[in-house]
Amino acid sequence: MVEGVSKALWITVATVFAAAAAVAPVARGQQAPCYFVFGDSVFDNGNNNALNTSAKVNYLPYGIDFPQGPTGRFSNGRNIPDFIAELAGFDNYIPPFAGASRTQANIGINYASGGGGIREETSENLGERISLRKQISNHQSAIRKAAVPESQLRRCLYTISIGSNDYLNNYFLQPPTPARRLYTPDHLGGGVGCAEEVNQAVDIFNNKLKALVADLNSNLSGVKFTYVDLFSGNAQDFAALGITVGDRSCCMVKPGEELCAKDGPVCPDRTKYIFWDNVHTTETINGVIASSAFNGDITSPFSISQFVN
Ligand SMILES: CCCC(=O)Oc1ccc([N+](=O)[O-])cc1
Repeated sequence: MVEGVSKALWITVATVFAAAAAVAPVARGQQAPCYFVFGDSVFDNGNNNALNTSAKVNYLPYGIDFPQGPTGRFSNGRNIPDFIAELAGFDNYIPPFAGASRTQANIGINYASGGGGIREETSENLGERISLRKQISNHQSAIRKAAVPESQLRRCLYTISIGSNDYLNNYFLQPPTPARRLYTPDHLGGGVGCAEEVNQAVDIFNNKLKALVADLNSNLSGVKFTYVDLFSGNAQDFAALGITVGDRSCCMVKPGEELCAKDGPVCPDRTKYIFWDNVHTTETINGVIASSAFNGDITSPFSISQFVN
């Protein structure tokens, strides 16, 4: 636990963390009094299910390895916040804001939304989504209605993973005509390999974000931030874990699309794959990322474990 501190952030294009310690009674084994999650589809666990959007995955094969089946998680199984909640000793996964009880704000709520961005207009092309601004406003109303004490909120863990859509579904968006969409795959890798042009642009953002995290840590008291680098894994490390396929998705994605085809085929051994669909990772990788963030292998300057007991 970092002395006198409470928060962490996580950013993936943009992934930042702000974190916590124990205040008042916390459940046995639970290392922070509460855990709040903000972000896009990488962290979404069902908030988009009731929205009018194409960024919705409450169908198979999503959730094929999750005990409850498809829940709205953009993976075959658990997502990164699920693993963080497990590692921090929470008895249950943090539920989505959509449908969460009022009292749940005392323990944690997940506000993330597939397609969500930092900019309001991001992912207009996908339909309804919950922007970061709206997620924060949902959080403010949830904690107000539940009257969660500020002394407790100061010691919670907060994770934010957002920014990818501001590139993918905004800055780099192709004119959304059907003909132009057909050429998108060649331009951006076609779901096979990496989209170098996007990665280079995102690098600029991430480097500035790292600097911002350092700046916030130096200039804000009572809160600590850490940067989680989702892209620091390398092929050799993954191969040592038996994760050997990094250049294609596990599920079948139709040409010009990014998500798995409904009821489409999947690779037989999901544990060998990095990518579940064309933009989201498998449960196996989500677990590796969460553990590496928890133990500090991919974070700077703090590990998540330093934010919790
Ligand atoms: C890593 C990107 C985060 C995110 O929300 O990605 C999405 C990209 C595309 C779709 N979609 O096509 O519906 C949804 C989410």
